[in-house]
Amino acid sequence: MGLSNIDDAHEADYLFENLQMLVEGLLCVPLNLPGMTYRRSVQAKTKVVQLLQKLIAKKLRRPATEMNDILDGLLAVEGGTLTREVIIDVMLGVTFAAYETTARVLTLIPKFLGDNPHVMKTLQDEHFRILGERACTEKITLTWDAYKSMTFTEKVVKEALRLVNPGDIVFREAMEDVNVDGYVIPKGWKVMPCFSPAHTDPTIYKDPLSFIPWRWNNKDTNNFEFTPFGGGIRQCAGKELAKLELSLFIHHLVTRCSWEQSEEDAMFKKGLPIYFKNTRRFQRELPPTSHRLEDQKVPSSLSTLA
Ligand code: HEM
Repeated sequence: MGLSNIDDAHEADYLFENLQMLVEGLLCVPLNLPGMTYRRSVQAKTKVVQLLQKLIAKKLRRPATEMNDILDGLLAVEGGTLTREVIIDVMLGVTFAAYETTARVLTLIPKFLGDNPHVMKTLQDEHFRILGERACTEKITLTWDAYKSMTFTEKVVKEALRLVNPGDIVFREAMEDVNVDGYVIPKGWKVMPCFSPAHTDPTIYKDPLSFIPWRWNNKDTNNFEFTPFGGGIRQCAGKELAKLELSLFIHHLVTRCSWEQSEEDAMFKKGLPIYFKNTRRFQRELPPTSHRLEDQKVPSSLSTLA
């Protein structure tokens, strides 16, 4: 079930453009003056809200027979505390929270798999086993049990989340004085925990910039060393959906596609809106490319990694 089925490609583009603008305004100088990012972001939010209102009006004109998306679900229970204003607010919040997070991991998974053929091979073994002999002749519908049996895929998803960190920061307020390694965060202070340093800490993850799904064999994740979806009562409400989407994407990718990297170096945006192409010095460090296949005597030895 999607957030809200938008059939019209122009509306989808319009929503995407304005969401991008809205997000840019979240980390900028909050000056609502002409030409400032913040002002454009506020204007973009108004446009997104207007589009949601238009979608709602369109949906209400149709007979309410099917539940196609989250917006349908919210409209079906409208009334009481769930006012139209609240529905739009929830849609805005969920759209923002789901925006680019899953997509960013999906984008980098082909890179990780292309660089690590032994991971690709192990994934293909798992997914062709799930498809079984019917794979060549029948269209297979994946079941919940099939999803639950994707044990290696689960580790690939964790490893991708560890390295991509699409939701890297969260915001909290100290409810009391908190002592962190001798530094006191006074009650009432706002804090912004950032996860990627923990996710690439060599004392926790050996060879942290390498893509090694086997490191998750028997690894305890019931702690704050791995928090791609945040933590506590405000942790990501869509985390199970995101993991499902990522696993299904991997399933179709490894059973239907083959690919190779077309350029030696990728392009990455760094801080300012400037792109550096083919310039190693400015590139963001990614896990090393191509472990050669003949070097991959991995699974058993890697299972001992932290
Ligand atoms: C790989 C994909 C995703 C990642 C890494 C991710 C990560 C996060 C993080 C770090 C937070 C903040 C948690 C905190 O404050 O402790 C969050 C919040 C949230 N996410 Fe996600 N998210 C993903 C996908 C999604 C999807 C697909 C949805 C919904 C369809 C979603 C809905 C939400 C919502 C509603 C919140 C706010 C929860 C609250 O404040 O109570 N997320 N997410």
